[in-house]
Amino acid sequence: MRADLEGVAGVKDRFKGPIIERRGQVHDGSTTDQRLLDSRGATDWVHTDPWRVMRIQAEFVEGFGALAELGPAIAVFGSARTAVDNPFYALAEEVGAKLARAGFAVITGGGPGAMEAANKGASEAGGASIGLGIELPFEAGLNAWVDKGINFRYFFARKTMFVKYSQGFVVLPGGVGTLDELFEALTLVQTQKVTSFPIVLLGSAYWSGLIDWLRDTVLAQGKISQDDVEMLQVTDDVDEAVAIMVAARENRWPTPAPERPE
Ligand SMILES: C/C(=C\CNc1ncnc2c1ncn2[C@@H]1O[C@H](COP(=O)(O)O)[C@@H](O)[C@H]1O)CO
Repeated sequence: MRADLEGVAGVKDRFKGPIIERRGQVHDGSTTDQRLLDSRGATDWVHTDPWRVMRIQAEFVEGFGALAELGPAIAVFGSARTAVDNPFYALAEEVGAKLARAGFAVITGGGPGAMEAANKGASEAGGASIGLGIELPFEAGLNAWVDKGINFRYFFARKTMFVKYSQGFVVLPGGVGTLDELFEALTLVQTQKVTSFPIVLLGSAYWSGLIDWLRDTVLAQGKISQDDVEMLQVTDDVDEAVAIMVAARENRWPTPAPERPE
């Protein structure tokens, strides 16, 4: 590639990518390509914010590309610490399987515990078992039952994927991570950023304290409305949880009526 060409009136046109320099503006005889390929030296720029912006964009591009054709999906959340012999492991497995049989892809955080159980249920039932993992300092990697996984660096990019590609959330007992996911969903429904988005809490004994506090303190002191409390549907019955998701799907995409009724 030529860095300079004879331009009009015998003046040298010097090209720097899309920039042309002439006369007193010419400072450097190299091309953009040369500067890219020849550049060496300090590497600290890879840790700067503009470069991070590129990586953040890349996470969105990768996520949207990987999940665009997923079809109807439900996110299942729950504790990373739920042990294999805990009854909630079996419940998460059952919910994964039944959601898959109802035609939903199952999306989890791709980690251990309740996430692994839901992925296992979905995968063994022949459904789409998706894991949206997160890079953590003590990361264990995606669980063995994730059939399609993406590992995110950034929580906020990962959270966008859960909401964009799920039609509802099933939430099993969990800690800070699960509560964060639950309250993010509640905020998005309350502010109508998402519509027709059921949130089911599985495990009434575990969740009753939270529901009572929301009703007796938060609602009683006017910080939320009755509608907000009613966004949360609590059950111990996996079939009921799945039925709520199926009903919301039918509400969202009713079976198309025949074009010309008989
Ligand atoms: C704690 C351990 C591993 C953590 N690994 C995780 N991998 C993927 N996603 C995770 C992980 N930990 C939390 N999450 C997300 O939060 C929810 C669970 O958090 P909780 O605090 O355990 O309730 C879960 O839904 C994930 O999306 C090693 O045991």
